[in-house]
Amino acid sequence: LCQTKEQRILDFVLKNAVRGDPQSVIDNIDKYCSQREWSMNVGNEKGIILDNVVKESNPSTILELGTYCGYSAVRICRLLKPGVRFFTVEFNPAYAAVAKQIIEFAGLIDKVQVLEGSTGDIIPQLKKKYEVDTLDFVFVDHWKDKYKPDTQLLEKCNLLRKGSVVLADNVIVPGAPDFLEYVRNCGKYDCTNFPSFLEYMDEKDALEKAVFRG
Ligand SMILES: Cc1cc(C(=O)N2CCN(C)CC2)sc1-c1cc(O)c2nc[nH]c(=O)c2c1
Ligand SMILES: [Mg+2]
Repeated sequence: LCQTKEQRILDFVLKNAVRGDPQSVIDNIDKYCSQREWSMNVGNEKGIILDNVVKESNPSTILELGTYCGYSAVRICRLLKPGVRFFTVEFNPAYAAVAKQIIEFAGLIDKVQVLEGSTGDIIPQLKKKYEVDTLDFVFVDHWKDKYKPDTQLLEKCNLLRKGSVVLADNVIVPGAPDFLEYVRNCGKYDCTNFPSFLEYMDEKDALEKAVFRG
């Protein structure tokens, strides 16, 4: 009955991972996607870099653009202290449905709010509707053409403060050249590139960290 790849990933996690154990959820998604069906989770190589950037930022309010199956939501939230708030935006309702179940199985649903809709609509609602002051950490992993406009929207909505970390996946593959050019040259960010590999492949990819100067 699992008609979609995302449902098959969920099924594999429910069968093989340990309820309430985020690491086993991460390990089983990686196992399925490296052995059976490739899918666009950030993966373990880039995931370790993500872990390290999250640990050093020690964020309290986090926004993720692009939930997909919830792999990076589980990856990030497993590192967070109690009481932090994690918002993740997913445009595709089928992906959001799978992600909620995977996040719940990992035991992290109390920290996470999965917001269904487009980032262009949801970002302007974060202050008033979701009582966000500013964001400590933003993981950008939705659609390459939205990276730059959504970063500019975060600025416009005053959601970034001095030291806010914007970490973007896939700046090589599929690539976000206009985003890279913007954050590296607009004068508002201190940027660092982290070379790595495309999830489950030998192809080169990278993460870009852009720290808002305020
Ligand atoms: C869909 C896709 C295909 C890729 C590729 O080069 N491939 C060659 C090799 N074959 C096997 C796999 C596919 S890379 C990629 C991708 C990867 C992410 O991490 C993404 N993150 C967020 N949003 C995206 O749209 C997103 C797309
Ligand atoms: Mg990605």
